[in-house]
Amino acid sequence: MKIYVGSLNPSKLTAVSEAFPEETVVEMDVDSKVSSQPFSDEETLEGAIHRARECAMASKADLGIGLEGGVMEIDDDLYLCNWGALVDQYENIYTAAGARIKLPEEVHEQMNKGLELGEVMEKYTQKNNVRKKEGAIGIFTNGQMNRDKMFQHIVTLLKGQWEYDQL
Ligand SMILES: O=P(O)(O)OP(=O)(O)OP(=O)(O)OC[C@H]1O[C@@H](n2cnc3c(O)ncnc32)[C@H](O)[C@@H]1O
Ligand SMILES: [Mg+2]
Repeated sequence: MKIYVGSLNPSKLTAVSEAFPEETVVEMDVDSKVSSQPFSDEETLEGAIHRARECAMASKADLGIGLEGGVMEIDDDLYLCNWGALVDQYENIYTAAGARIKLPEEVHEQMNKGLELGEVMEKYTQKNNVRKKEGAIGIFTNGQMNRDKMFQHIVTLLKGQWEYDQL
């Protein structure tokens, strides 16, 4: 069995490889069919499912995984949100969400102007490719967490739910 992942982002691929150390992980450039910056739980989840479905369709004998990063508002605050989906050979869909942290008001303001989180983080930190490395979660937790580990947690939740149904 192979695991197809709907992204070329190294932090997502590392996360899947670490959660499925015994399997071959294959990257696939797929369309999330949502905006490049999802702005709600619903839209972020939908992006993850679209990615996973497209991967699963490409190879009928294998599993497809989609991981999507987004933000969502609660009252006046903006939170980081992340969703994952796994689609199996029988088109069963498993879903799981990751950690949430509140983003600084300055980030919220920039994003309300239409910037993507990835762009805001580069401006904010003066670092390149934050989204492919530690991510916003890494920056705002002082490196106690990072994007790989956060996605790995989501993938482990997906894998476990799928395994449970195989028993
Ligand atoms: O190549 P893909 O798989 O699309 O990877 P991505 O980094 O663009 O990630 P997402 O599409 O899942 O995330 C949607 C947007 O949110 C940004 N984003 C999400 N989480 C982030 C994080 O932790 N740090 C920096 N940017 C993040 C990302 O740059 C995108 O603009
Ligand atoms: Mg993207």
